[in-house]
Amino acid sequence: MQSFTHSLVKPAPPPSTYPNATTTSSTRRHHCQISSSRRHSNTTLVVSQQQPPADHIGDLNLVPIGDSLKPRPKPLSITDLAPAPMHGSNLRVAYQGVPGAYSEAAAGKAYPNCDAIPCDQFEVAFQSVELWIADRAVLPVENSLGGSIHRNYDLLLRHKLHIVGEVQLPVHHCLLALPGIQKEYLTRVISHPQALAQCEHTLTKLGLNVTREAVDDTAGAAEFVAINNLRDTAAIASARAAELYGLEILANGIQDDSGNITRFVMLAREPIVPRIDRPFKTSIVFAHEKGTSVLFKVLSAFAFRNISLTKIESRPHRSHPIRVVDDADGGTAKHFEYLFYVDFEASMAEPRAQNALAEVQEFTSFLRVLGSYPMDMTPWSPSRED
Ligand SMILES: O=C(O)C(=O)C[C@]1(C(=O)O)C=C[C@@H](O)C=C1
Repeated sequence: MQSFTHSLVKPAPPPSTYPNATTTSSTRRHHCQISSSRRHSNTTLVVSQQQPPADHIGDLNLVPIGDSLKPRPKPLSITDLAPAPMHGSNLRVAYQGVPGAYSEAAAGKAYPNCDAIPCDQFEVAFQSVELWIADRAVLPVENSLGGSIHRNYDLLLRHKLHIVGEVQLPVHHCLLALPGIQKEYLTRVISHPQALAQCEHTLTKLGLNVTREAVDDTAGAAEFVAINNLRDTAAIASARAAELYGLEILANGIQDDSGNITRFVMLAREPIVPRIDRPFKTSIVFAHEKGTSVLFKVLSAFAFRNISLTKIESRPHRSHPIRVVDDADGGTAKHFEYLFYVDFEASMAEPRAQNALAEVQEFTSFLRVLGSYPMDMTPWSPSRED
């Protein structure tokens, strides 16, 4: 996309925080100003956005969009991951995307007074917690329409962070364009691949003659349209992104299902102590070496103890992707090997969960508990805008 530079500025304004998430107003609840603070040295890493070079601006037929495009902090990238700052008073929560992304809203729901830190990749969000730049990372893992976000399952395994909570966020998509643009002018719609998938049928029903292109995050798509003054391109993103980047909402609630929900997990360096005084979920990942009957045995360890599974996901076992079985007469069978991710409804403080895992361990070649954490029990409200 466009190029940015970082600058160290001193002194810096304090980052603003999320208001309490219990506010029920239908207008935007989250007004998180993001910056990565280094309070111990009195300097703040402020990431400023420069104007894009003229050749990126297109036809230079600029639409006035006022203050909404004043310089904003840029997402952290790998090169920002220097030694950790001291703790501030607010929890620092890393998310992938730019302000206005649903992941930022999820950070605000999980930690109402947090300083949300935008990161340009999921990997950077993990690393920012590992390097003490952030205290938590918030990560989308599955959506009710688009399914699992596989990359994050792989990253959960590659990194040693612990799942300490989950939030389920209703995702209400809007079609955004520069002010004054009509749907008929559009030739392209850009967004995060999950958002494009979640709006697939509605986009067709709207009768738009557009190509669909994937970018890193929904709010980043809105920012890209605004910064580059793209008159032929719309973005799928939140109403908050429209507000932040000075875009107009051409269509509201364009997700294919009004109950569209994304589940996010919160990650920390240390696990939380599991409890039994409220509903808990536990996430595990395992591998086995002896074919599909083992999977049946593993799952029955939960069934016999009346433990419900809420999710099962398989991913390629990257270190042993293929198991070769030679049969002298019939040739060579090549079976794919998998890692299985399972979420179950029990706390690791419960003996039935401990016993189930002890049994699972007998059948598996690898087992890791990713976390045991409180379930998101917020009431179901599919029509709410976020
Ligand atoms: O792009 C964003 O706004 C995100 O927060 C990412 C993401 C995702 O990865 O699924 C989160 C929620 C929505 O399902 C669409 C996109």
